[in-house]
Amino acid sequence: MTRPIIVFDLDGTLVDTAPDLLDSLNHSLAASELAAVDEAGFKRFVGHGGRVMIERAHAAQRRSLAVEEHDRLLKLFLDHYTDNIPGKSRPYPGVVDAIARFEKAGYLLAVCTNKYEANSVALIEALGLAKHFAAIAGQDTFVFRKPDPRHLVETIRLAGGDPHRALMVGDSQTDIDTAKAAGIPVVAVDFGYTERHVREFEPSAVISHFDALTLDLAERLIAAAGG
Ligand SMILES: O=C(O)COP(=O)(O)O
Ligand SMILES: [Mg+2]
Repeated sequence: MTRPIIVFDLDGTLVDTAPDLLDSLNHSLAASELAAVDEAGFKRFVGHGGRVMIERAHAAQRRSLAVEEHDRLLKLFLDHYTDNIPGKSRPYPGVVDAIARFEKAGYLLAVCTNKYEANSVALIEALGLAKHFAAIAGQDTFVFRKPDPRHLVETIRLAGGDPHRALMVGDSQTDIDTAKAAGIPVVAVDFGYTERHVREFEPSAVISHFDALTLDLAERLIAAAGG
């Protein structure tokens, strides 16, 4: 039988990237003379990658954004972010132990994120975690991205897994919607980047620490989904 797989979201789930994303966002917005975004704004704008984050920051300040300017600001954002990896970003408490636990139990592990693939790989490598993941798929790895369920399903295939024996772990409505649309159970962490509490999006389970992502929970959720 194919090994079961756990697919993790990256920003706000595996790694607390908020300080660095916010720094890079504000670095790019300053070039457009926009007011800096604070943490509350960040939670509203994050989730669909840098381009959308810049667009939402402009909309919130009622500023129009021409395509060329959008491209210019995205490049500033990405260059700043790339140059600073890993910056202050660190895995959340319990992540390293959870990875070890599931690896030991024979699970495949993968990452499905709306960050760009290059930045995702660079960050995960800089944190010394790359060897654990059979696949790292970003928003530009395929021609579709979360909440399109194919992003998740194709990440699982890329990792050599089976979508029928899979579990997603994420921090946002986007992750929960993606997993549900793919028919895959989803555990939501409640410490990530979301304006509304993840419970409202009705994930299969909610955890407040990675220690609560037990083998027993993963097995139960995968079995309940028919895997
Ligand atoms: O960077 C973003 O906007 C979202 O990234 P995530 O999908 O890893 O949460
Ligand atoms: Mg996230």
